[in-house]
Amino acid sequence: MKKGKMRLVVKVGSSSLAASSGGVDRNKMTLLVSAVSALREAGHQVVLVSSGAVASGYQSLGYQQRPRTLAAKQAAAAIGQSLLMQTYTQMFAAHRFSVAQILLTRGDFSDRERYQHAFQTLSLLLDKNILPIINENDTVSVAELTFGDNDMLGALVAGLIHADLYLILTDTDGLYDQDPRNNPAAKRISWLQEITEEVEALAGGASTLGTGGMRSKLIAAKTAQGLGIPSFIGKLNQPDDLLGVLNGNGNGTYVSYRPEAPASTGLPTRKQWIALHSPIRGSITIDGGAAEAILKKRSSLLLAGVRDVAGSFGPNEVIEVYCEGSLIGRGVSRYAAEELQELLSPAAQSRRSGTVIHRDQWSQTI
Ligand SMILES: Nc1ncnc2c1ncn2[C@@H]1O[C@H](COP(=O)(O)OP(=O)(O)O)[C@@H](O)[C@H]1O
Ligand SMILES: N[C@@H](CCC(=O)OP(=O)(O)O)C(=O)O
Repeated sequence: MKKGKMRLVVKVGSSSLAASSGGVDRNKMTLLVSAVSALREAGHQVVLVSSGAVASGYQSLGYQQRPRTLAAKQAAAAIGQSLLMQTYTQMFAAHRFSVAQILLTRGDFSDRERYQHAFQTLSLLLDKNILPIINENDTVSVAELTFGDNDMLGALVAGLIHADLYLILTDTDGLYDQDPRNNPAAKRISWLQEITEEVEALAGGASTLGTGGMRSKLIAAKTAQGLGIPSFIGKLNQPDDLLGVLNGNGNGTYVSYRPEAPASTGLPTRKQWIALHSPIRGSITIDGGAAEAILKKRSSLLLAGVRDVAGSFGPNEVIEVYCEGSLIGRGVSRYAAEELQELLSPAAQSRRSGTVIHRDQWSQTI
């Protein structure tokens, strides 16, 4: 990519795509497509994470409002997703851009191989100047295995492709100190260095079309920050608004974004997978000295600091690491649970040396 050109993930919520009575809203989509095209025309790489499948599809199933049952939502998404893609394909073609559809499930992230394939596909599409449009594969996702909402899916995609900025577009121009839908006196917070529990407590629920509300956007922005990526939460009004966002003039809330600062490369993909996606097979508890060594001095975890082992895991599987009852991170264990148990026994005191988790295979809690 050329100097000064950014890699961006733009997530757009149902409320910014669908009509309030359901179905695709062509005016809203025209604005979004023009704004994304302006970014592309300025030389930036963009991945679009688009919600709106359920909201665009439920009307065709005969529902008056967003359905509640899983089966109805999945059927609505099957209809709405193709309507959305049809509209995107047509509208982006007017700007001479081709699009590609990628539907993901949580399982695609937790399976290391599928995760790598998703990365390769996205990279190739971006190299070829195609605009990837991602949504959750709603028709096959079951409640326990979803991303929660697309705000989180967008954050994980931003991590995967090492984006420079994650833009979350919604129907509200950022985070307010109270839900602005119910409180006309609410004041906007334009900049956040950190998303603390107090900040999270300011956010309320979703609009009638959306799912997670402002809270899920904050949680997603916090995850993105943990992956080394700043965020912006705001509303689109004009086609050149997104270019303004990159310059720091966006109408919304920024999370740790500094336009003048060089883009960080973010957390390495391997560490992201360990921290957020890997299946967990067991856990160990370590003492305070070991916790300090791995968290502050960035050392590897040595056998001498391990106090307890739980679960049944093999060598090279990911385990959780606790200290004084708190989860401090996850890492790939060089030993199986049984071997560790044996090494912790009093009879093995003399053999208690060696590395349990190498620092390159360790990720602290995000
Ligand atoms: N403190 C707050 N600041 C801003 N918006 C808030 C706040 N609390 C709740 N909201 C609500 O969050 C909604 C946006 O979330 P959601 O409906 O999930 O949007 P989307 O469909 O774009 O993902 C807004 O309509 C707004 O009313
Ligand atoms: N995958 C779902 C989106 C769920 C979701 O997170 O919606 P939103 O809160 O509008 O971003 C759909 O396309 O309808």
